Amino acid sequence: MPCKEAYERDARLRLGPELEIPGYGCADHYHEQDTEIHSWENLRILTHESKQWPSMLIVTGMPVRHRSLMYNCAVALQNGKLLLIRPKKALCDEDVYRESRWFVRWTEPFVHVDFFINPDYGFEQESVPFGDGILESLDGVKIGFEICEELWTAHSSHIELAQQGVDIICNGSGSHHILGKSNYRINQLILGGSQKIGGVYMFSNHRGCDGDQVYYDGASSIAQNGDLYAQINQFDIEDTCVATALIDLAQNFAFRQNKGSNKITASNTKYVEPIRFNGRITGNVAPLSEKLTKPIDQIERLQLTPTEELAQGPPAWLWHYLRRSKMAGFFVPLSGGQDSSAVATMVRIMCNKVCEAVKRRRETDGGDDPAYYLNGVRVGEDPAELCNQILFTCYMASEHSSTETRACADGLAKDINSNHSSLFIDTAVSALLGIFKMALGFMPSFQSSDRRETTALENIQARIRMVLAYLFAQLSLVAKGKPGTLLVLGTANVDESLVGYLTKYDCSSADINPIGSISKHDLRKFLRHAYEKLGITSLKQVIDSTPTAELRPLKDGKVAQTDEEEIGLTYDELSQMGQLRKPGAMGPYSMFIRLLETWSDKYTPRQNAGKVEQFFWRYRINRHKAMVATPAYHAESYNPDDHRNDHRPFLYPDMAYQIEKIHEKLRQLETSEE
Ligand SMILES: Nc1ncnc2c1ncn2[C@@H]1O[C@H](COP(=O)(O)OP(=O)(O)OC[C@H]2O[C@@H]([n+]3cccc(C(=O)O)c3)[C@H](O)[C@@H]2O)[C@@H](O)[C@H]1O
Ligand SMILES: Nc1ncnc2c1ncn2[C@@H]1O[C@H](COP(=O)(O)OP(=O)(O)OP(=O)(O)O)[C@@H](O)[C@H]1O
Ligand SMILES: NC(=O)CC[C@H](N)C(=O)O
Repeated sequence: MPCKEAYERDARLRLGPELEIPGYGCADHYHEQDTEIHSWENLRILTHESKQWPSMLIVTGMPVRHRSLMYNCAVALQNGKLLLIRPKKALCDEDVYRESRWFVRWTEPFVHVDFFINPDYGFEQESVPFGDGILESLDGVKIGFEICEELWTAHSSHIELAQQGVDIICNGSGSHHILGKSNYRINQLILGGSQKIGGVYMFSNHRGCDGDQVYYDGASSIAQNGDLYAQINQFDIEDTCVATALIDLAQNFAFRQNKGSNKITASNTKYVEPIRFNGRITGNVAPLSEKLTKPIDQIERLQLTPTEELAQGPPAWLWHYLRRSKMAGFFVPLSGGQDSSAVATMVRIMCNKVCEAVKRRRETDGGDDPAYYLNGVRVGEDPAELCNQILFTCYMASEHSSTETRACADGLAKDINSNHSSLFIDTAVSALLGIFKMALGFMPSFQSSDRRETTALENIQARIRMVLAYLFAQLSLVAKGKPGTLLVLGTANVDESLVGYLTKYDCSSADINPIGSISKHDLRKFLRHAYEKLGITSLKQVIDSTPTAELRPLKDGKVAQTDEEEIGLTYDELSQMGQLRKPGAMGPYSMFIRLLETWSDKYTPRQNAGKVEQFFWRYRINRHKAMVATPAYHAESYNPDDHRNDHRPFLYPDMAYQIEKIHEKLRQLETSEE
């Protein structure tokens, strides 16, 4: 908690993120009293320490129990004293959020009560105001609170706060990364909101991987009257970062004075008596020589496109996860296809990011950060060297592999400087089939017309690769006489997980997966970005290749199997249908109706019906695979991951009723056409 750094920069108000003390991602640990007790213990330490920074108001966050109900609270304190505990008024339950599972919301606007602090925690005061309230300093600066989701709801707290003349609104957040979300958060919500109401808006967000599948993408900011004064980079790797701005509060009044309509509404609202505290926010804060912070004119500069976010978010998550797991690196089964190539490329970008951060820090303030270390060793500044140290890739050829994919894998491994090897899996496949034949006296064949035989022959190759991947992850470093083991990275993209176009427990089963919620469509954009902007030239042939599983015999030396042909849908179609299913919330019938319009220039109604049936048939029979999907970086609400995000049954006997409804509609359409 970098309070000291904020104080040394002359901050008079220091804001931290939502549930800062225990960490936002404690999840069901919020059911445990230990989380609450340890939060109070740490709050007491902070309150005691705050005497070293007497002029600074500190706002942090933790769970607090009142009337036997647990609240998610902001806590304001200064110079050894708690000033207010402000519970959250709107809980977030969308997407992967489950706040109402642990907390209740505070329902009484601008009402607060006396909260008696358990004396065992050792605070110097007996009680503290608990509830919705506004703080006011000796110099008349009003400070209000809006906790994360309260900013996102239609009836945001900042509206009433502004009507009460609040000068500074503090928003401590736990807001995770979804492609494009940060853009909306800063431009529409923070800047848009402050443009409407005037005043200073402080937004502090967590950053990094908090131990689950989401990545909190920081971007903490300070805004005033619709202008941005400070913003922390979205995907920097350091654990913490402090941003400060010296702001002229008189501009709040100037701005609001010109908003006639707001003044009339505000004058009609009942006055709320603030909670006064013995401290100042303005005054001789800074030496007179210090200049006011200037607004950042080109906000776009700090805003990334979704593709740029893809090139930053998963690599940052991978680094955070790696160093927190205390593993020594990653193993990627590299087929030379677009998915595993994207994953290997992300690891290399991660190395670039880490080495750049280490270098930048040396060249600027020479400071240090836990993020510059892996297992106690400080990382160097050469990304190629780091990549060679921590990334192991392997091309696992079978008799059905083509020279093209091998060339892609070799080329990429060379470009990114991974520790690359190649092997043949055919002897292992034959050995297993031999054991099977000995037991049952029968050998499956690719020539058979029984699909079970050909599928089994495909699956065995895919699963052997998974077994080998784990063997390599365990022993690659032993073979080199180095310590540690590797994490196996999964490479299944969201589209194939959605329709189960993968072998269960093959290389789709891994330790973690950086691309599991990303569509092939977006991955291709990412690969193009990495090729064009980062100069990984070998990606050109990967981008130009046709996705194929290469599990069936080659025909005249050429691949006889392509993903899109086998699935019966293109990856772009899959991506569109996936979006309609979720977040579009469409079942088969609604999707059919929608596609009649969307794809009217491309397919007849009958063809559209066929596409929808195909999609839901594959989804239905393979949904069980989503139950065991490798934990993946959650970057899209379209993600079918059943663990946290997409709660559905995994056994669907059929969808006969829905399909019949589609046919009924089709008959109507075709009859009316005739
Ligand atoms: N309702 C249900 N609930 C729980 N489990 C269920 C289940 N139905 C089947 N299962 C289980 O799932 C198994 C079937 O799943 P699975 O073993 O995956 O086999 P399956 O889905 O039959 O075959 C995998 C398919 O993915 C294709 N593919 C495409 C691209 C790449 C790769 C690749 O591997 O690289 C594969 C491959 O061509 C094949 O069509 C059954 O043997 C059964 O054990
Ligand atoms: N020849 C191979 N060598 C190494 N790994 C392989 C090979 N074939 C498949 N794999 C691994 O199995 C995963 C799933 O294989 P699949 O054929 O389904 O490819 P995919 O999901 O389309 O991915 P990719 O685009 O990387 O080929 C691959 O992403 C890769 O990690
Ligand atoms: N922690 C929260 O309240 C999250 C709120 C918001 N919906 C977000 O995604 O950022």
